[in-house]
Amino acid sequence: MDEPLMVQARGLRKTFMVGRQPVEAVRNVSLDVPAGGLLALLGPNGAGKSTTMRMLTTLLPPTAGSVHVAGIDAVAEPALARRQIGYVGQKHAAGENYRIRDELITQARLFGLSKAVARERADEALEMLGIASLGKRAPGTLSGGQRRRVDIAFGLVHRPRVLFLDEPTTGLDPHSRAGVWEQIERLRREHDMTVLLTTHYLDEVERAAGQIVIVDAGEVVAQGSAAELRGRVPGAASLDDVFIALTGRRLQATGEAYSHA
Ligand SMILES: Nc1ncnc2c1ncn2[C@@H]1O[C@H](COP(=O)(O)OP(=O)(O)OP(=O)(O)O)[C@@H](O)[C@H]1O
Repeated sequence: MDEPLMVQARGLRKTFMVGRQPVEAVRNVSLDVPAGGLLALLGPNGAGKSTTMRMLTTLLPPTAGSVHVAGIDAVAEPALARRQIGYVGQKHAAGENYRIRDELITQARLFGLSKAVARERADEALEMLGIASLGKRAPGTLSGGQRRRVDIAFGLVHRPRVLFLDEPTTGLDPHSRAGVWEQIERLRREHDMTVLLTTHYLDEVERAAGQIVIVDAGEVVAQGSAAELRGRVPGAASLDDVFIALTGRRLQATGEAYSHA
C-alpha cells in the first residue's frame, strides 16, 4: 500500500523577471515526501533550492506547477496550508535580548492562541528541542548550535505537521551540527514530524537515511536514498562522487566527518 504523502510537488517552475530578462530559477521540480519522512534538497549555489522551498511553503507563488501539503492545495489555499507548515529560514527567528520562552509565547499568541495555551506550546517546543533549561536565557548569550535549536522551536509552536528547514546546520561546528541533527531525528521519531530541508553537507545527508533530491540549474537531476544514488553512478564511493558525476561540479561545502552517535 502507498504511504500517505505529506508533501507533493509536481512540475514546479518559477521565472523571475529582472528588468526585461526572465531568470528561470526553477524549471521543473517534482517531489514526494511521505508522512514522517525526511527529504533533503541538495545542489550547488544558485541551483534553485531556496526558491523551491519558498514555493513549497507558500511564501512564493509558482509560475507553474502544483504543491499539496497534508492534502491541501497550497497554491489555491495558502493560508490553510500554512497552518500545517513550520518554516525555519536561514536567519535567526528571535531577537538578541529577550527571554526565549517569552518570545516563544509571543510567537504562539500570533497564531491566535490564548495566554495559557501559548505558555504550554512554548514549553512543549523547548522540551521537544531539548532546550527547556534555556527558556530564561536571551538568544544573544547562546552557542551557535543552541541558537539553531531555538530557531527550530520557533517553527514548532503552532504544532505543524511538516517542518521545512533552510540550511539548518550551515556555519555550525561538527559537534553542534550533530546536536541539531539529533533533535531533527528525535522530532521525527517521537513526534512523527515530516522534515524537508536544504543542506550543503553531504555527510549529514548520507547519515540521515532519508530521500535526497539533487537539483541543478532549477531541475531535478536525480533522486533516491544515498545508497540508491551511489548505485546509479558506477564506482561512486560517496555521495560527493555522485554529485560530481551528475552535475560536473562539487558542492561548495562538503563538511567534515563526525560521529552521529
Ligand atoms: N527574487 C529573485 N529575482 C531574480 N532572480 C532570483 C530571485 N531569487 C532567486 N533568483 C535567482 O534564481 C536562481 C536560484 O536561486 P536560489 O536562491 O533558489 O538558489 P539556491 O539553490 O537556494 O542557492 P544557495 O545555495 O546559494 O542558497 C539564482 O540564479 C538566483 O540568482
